[in-house]
Amino acid sequence: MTKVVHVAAGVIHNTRGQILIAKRADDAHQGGLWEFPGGKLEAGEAAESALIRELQEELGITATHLSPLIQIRHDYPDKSVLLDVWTVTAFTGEAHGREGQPVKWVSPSTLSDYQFPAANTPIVTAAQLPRRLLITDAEVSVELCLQKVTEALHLGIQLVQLRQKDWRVEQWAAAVPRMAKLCREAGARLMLNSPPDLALETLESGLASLADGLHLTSRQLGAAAASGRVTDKHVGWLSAACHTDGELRLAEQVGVDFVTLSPVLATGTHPEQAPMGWEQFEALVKNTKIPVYALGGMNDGDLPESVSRGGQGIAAISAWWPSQN
Ligand SMILES: Nc1nc2c([nH]c(=O)n2[C@@H]2O[C@H](COP(=O)(O)OP(=O)(O)OP(=O)(O)O)[C@@H](O)[C@H]2O)c(=O)[nH]1
Ligand SMILES: [Mg+2]
Repeated sequence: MTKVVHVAAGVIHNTRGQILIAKRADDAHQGGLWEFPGGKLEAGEAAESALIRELQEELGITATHLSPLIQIRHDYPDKSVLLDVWTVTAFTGEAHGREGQPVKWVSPSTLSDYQFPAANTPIVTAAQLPRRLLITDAEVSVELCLQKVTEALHLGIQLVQLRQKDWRVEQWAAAVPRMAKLCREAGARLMLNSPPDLALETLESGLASLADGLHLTSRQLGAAAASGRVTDKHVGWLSAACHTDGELRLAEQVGVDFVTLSPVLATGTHPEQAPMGWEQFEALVKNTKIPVYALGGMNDGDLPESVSRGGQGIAAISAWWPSQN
């Protein structure tokens, strides 16, 4: 059996909203590429302690606030790694390349301009994604929906999935440009769930090109996988709704950037589905490389649980959808 090298790496944020990347030495494994600083665990060492030690050695900083972001198991031709990636939101000291390596603070949206090792693709996505994903409530008018999303953006929501199953074409066409503008101005991203002009064969939608990407229902995911189409970049991000390990495999096959996994807990919106619970959520997350939002019965209080189980965070409708009054 191949030995898997366990590596701890940090997506380090500064107070200006930037992320630190470092360049790997030319003669190192995956040399000359950019990386998230970190290194191999020593015998008996926990990932979090290893990361704190590596960041001290490589950058001269002491990480003081860390939370798990994503775990990626990747096989290079010459070696297998388990990348245990953490978000570092607070540290002391001034980060500098203590081993002579170039280091750079960059804005999250420009991360895709840098060349990283192949294993890093989902890490870059995870680094750009927030912890909370708002899904809009289906039964509202365009105006009410815009108003509620505005309120949610004020609450700090940074990712919105527009899911208006009952809207007509005209309503979609009227809402999307305005919603996209609202989100852009708040620094948030907008995903469209089943826009009326979606062409499943090509995974394209003119409306989605006004937004940041497209969200596939599990049925659409199945159809996209069956058509044998693998995205190599249609319109921004591609996300999908998954409920089983099989659907997570389909999402990987299609090249989906992130998923929701549901129902984790019991939820009033889908009372007929039995919740999988946190243990099953954790097991399914462990078996995929894609960032996963827990969905179903989620409230802000569930966020730490999702993160500790390996999730990207939580997705919800009602939690950040102030009730009508
Ligand atoms: N630190 C880090 N390593 C990564 C990333 N992506 C990735 O594939 N790796 C791989 O994970 C392994 C980590 O190695 P490392 O070179 O940082 O380990 P280290 O700091 O302990 O170095 P050393 O071997 O010089 O003591 C390498 O094989 C590297 O190619 C990443 O973003 N950050
Ligand atoms: Mg290192």
